[in-house]
Amino acid sequence: MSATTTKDLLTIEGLGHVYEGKHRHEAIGRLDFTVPEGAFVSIVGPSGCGKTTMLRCLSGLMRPSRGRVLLAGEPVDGVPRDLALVFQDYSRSLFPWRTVASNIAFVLDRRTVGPEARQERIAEVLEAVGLTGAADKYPWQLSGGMQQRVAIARALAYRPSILLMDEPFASVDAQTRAELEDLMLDVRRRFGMTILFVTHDIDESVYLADRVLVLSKSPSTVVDTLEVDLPGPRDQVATREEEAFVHLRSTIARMIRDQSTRRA
Ligand SMILES: Nc1ncnc2c1ncn2[C@@H]1O[C@H](COP(=O)(O)OP(=O)(O)OP(=O)(O)O)[C@@H](O)[C@H]1O
Repeated sequence: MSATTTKDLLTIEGLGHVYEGKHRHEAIGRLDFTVPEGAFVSIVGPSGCGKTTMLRCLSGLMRPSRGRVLLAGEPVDGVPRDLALVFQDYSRSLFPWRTVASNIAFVLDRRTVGPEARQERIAEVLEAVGLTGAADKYPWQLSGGMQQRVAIARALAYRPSILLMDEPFASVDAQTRAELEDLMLDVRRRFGMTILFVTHDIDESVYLADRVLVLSKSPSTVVDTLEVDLPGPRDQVATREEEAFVHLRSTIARMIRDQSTRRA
């Protein structure tokens, strides 16, 4: 990622959000940051600091109380066509009565993707997530990790320019999580999209990203933006032993601890 040659795909300007009502709560104070095209940016912060609220605003699912979000220079007002979301809860994001192929086909626009192209696209994304052969299975016949692979395949199928992921691997076991992390690195290399990845796991945030954004406690602001300069390709064992990795991980952990213990 180079600041001189890469243009920003996402621009967040003065974003703030207050949940109104009986239990009025200012979730986001003020966020200003940009995401370069093709970057992998992780977002971490103390529990309840407004990460999901921020993703809802960035994806156009929710209108922020203040500020604006620009995707490729256009204000986000409603969910943009070339934006995909992957959530933690894969079991609720897939239709249990549809096969894997049908879950993926569902998001493809029939006007622009004809039947033949649809089959090719489904085969391509299933191969990309290591699920060739699972097209006719139902989600409930698959493990949790495999279901999350289907959710990722579905997101890839309509070729988004940006993928927003909200703690996508929080509900799977450690080994599956490591496999899914490596899958994301692979998918990113192959499809070249921009990825914004919210996680509670500091190691994961560093392992995957070019850049880690650390948020303060709620109402959140950006505490710091750390560039991740690690030799590639990343490796689950060797990368985590790198001095730069260990240093970044403790710097971020300290920042989050300081935020969590900070008085309101
Ligand atoms: N619909 C809502 N109405 C009122 N308050 C809300 C609503 N949704 C979230 N909040 C509050 O806003 C704050 C931020 O919530 P959000 O889920 O965005 O944080 P988060 O950083 O994603 O949380 P976590 O670390 O638990 O994943 C929390 O205090 C939460 O209770």
